[in-house]
Amino acid sequence: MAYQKIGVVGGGAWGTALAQSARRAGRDVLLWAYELETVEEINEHRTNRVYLPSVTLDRGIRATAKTAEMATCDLLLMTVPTQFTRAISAEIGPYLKEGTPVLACAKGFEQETQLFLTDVLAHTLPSAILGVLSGPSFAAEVARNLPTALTLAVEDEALGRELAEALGHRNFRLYWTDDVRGVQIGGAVKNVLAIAAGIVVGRALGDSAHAAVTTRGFAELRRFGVALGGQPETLTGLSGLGDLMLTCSSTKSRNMSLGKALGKGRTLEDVLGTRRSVSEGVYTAGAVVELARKHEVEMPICAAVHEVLSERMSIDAAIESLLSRPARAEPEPLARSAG
Ligand SMILES: NC(=O)c1ccc[n+]([C@@H]2O[C@H](COP(=O)([O-])OP(=O)(O)OC[C@H]3O[C@@H](n4cnc5c(N)ncnc54)[C@H](O)[C@@H]3O)[C@@H](O)[C@H]2O)c1
Ligand SMILES: O=P(O)(O)OC[C@H](O)CO
Repeated sequence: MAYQKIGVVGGGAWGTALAQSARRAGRDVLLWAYELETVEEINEHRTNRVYLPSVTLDRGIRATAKTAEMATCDLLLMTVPTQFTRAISAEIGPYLKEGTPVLACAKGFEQETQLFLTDVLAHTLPSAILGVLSGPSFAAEVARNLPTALTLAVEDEALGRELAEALGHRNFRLYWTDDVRGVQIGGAVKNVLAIAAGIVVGRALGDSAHAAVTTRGFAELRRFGVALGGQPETLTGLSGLGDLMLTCSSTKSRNMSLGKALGKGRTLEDVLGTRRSVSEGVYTAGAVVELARKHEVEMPICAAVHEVLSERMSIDAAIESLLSRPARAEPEPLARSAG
């Protein structure tokens, strides 16, 4: 098998679940974790209690604290949260073999630069073949081997099929595409929209309001995605609409539950202070709003979330701003960016 040794970069919930899944696919797995205690716990006890509790890990998963060792792998899955991806991948870059496939598995845009993750990785891992793995998937469910379907994107479709075959198995179905940008757009924007959906739930605005914010949120995601070069079919696929549906509808989502807590009146600082896990929408909202401004795409829900997270607007004022927008026609043509 060409891609026998899989390197998982990141020992959070997602990296640990992907490591477990890769073992089910029959691959050898080396996992890099940031915290030395996570490395030791995985190697000695086969658990990762902080990030993925209640899961016994396969004996074939070996953990390491040395980033350079990851360059010995045939394929890398980058799972560290988006804002740490540049620093960690830069440590691996000098050692990586020419042409090693590297899949971005985190979701979001780099806060400072508004870059897509594959654009960040193009700087730090110039010798890699870059792609994306994204879609509706809770780590705890993947770790339990519950059926899940995701999208794997690389420009070369033949390689996409090979990688999907190397990582996929009965309960981890991978669909491939060449739309590397489109797949990243869904994963990044849905987290911001899930915060909005959570606020609706926390404020007890009702199921109809929840459906409205999810659907109008999807209209924003689609407009933004097309303006930034994604294919419309990708935006309605697993990595777009699919992940939006999952994340907006379940309190298992960190982003949705964070929005719910805000809606109930807790402060952002208070919610983040009680979590070690990442809620990517908090860090990506500003980049989405800035990219939308540059590309002249109107995204009122994402903008309202950003205002609330930045504490420039109260939740009540944000709700009022959305409800008082002028009525307009539906559906809207895809090419149009205003909305
Ligand atoms: N958890 C899921 O269900 C899931 C599913 C699909 C995609 N993702 C995406 O995967 C990415 C990682 O999420 P997660 O759930 O694995 O994370 P997590 O919330 O479980 O853990 C946080 C991670 O951040 C790491 N970390 C903390 N400080 C760091 C630093 N300074 N440098 C490097 N790493 C540091 C920790 O070691 C840990 O691995 C996110 O972009 C998330 O959106 C998560
Ligand atoms: O818990 P969340 O909100 O980070 O969502 C996890 C995954 O991205 C769902 O596909």
